[in-house]
Amino acid sequence: MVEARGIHKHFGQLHVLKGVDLVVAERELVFVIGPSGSGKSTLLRCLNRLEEPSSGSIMVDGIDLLDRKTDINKARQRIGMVFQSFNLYPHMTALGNVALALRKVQGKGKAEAEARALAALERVHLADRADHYPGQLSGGQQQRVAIARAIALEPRVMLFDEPTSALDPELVGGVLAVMRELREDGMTMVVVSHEMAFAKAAADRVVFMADGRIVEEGPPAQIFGAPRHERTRAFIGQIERH
Ligand SMILES: Nc1ncnc2c1ncn2[C@@H]1O[C@H](COP(=O)(O)OP(=O)(O)OP(=O)(O)O)[C@@H](O)[C@H]1O
Repeated sequence: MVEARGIHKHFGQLHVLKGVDLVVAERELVFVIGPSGSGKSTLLRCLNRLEEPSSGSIMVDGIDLLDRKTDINKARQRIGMVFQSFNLYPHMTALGNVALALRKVQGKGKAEAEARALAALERVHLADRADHYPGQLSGGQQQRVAIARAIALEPRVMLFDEPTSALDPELVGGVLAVMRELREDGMTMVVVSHEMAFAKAAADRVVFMADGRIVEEGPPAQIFGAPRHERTRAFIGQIERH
């Protein structure tokens, strides 16, 4: 579903990604971990070209994202993204926020957009809050609306960048539960997060990044239980102590 090869990214003098290869199979959940500043977010943002890689190649669902001939707005419809901040319009209801994406991005009429938006809100268990404004929802509920907005567009792959980092601890579980359901429904997912318990329980593969490179990747049992590289061991040891 995703095939990124030899990705380099420079921000001026700063060489942030130093030749990353990331291949994600259909229905796979890949979880990316690593120290702060190791390039996790930058890699994720390259996968839908929110950041332009300095070099390398990226195919998503058979589309060459870096080909000048590719209509990037159309390609992005296949790639849902959920950020740490929910970015909902405060003056629009939950339904309105989700329907807007369908109308603007896919040109759906009002009735169809709202029907699909409601179905997406049902998938995140918020159909009963469809007419609430973001300010009337908890952070966790707002994040689930943001997830509904992404899945309403029926993406082929979803990218999650620290989706629970802005939430109070008691609100994290609801968002992770929705992510698990998406995974069980067969969604292909790449997740950058510090929720290691979620990685252990739900990831097919864990990728450990340090200093702009993938140091080690494998099933959660290997990465958390028997890491092969010294840097992975040190990182896992550090987080397990916290
Ligand atoms: N737009 C930008 N301009 C300049 N430097 C940037 C930009 N975005 C990221 N960086 C730098 O690139 C490096 C990697 O950042 P990135 O956010 O990808 O790391 P990360 O592994 O996701 O970290 P964290 O876990 O703290 O979010 C950092 O040194 C960061 O300061």
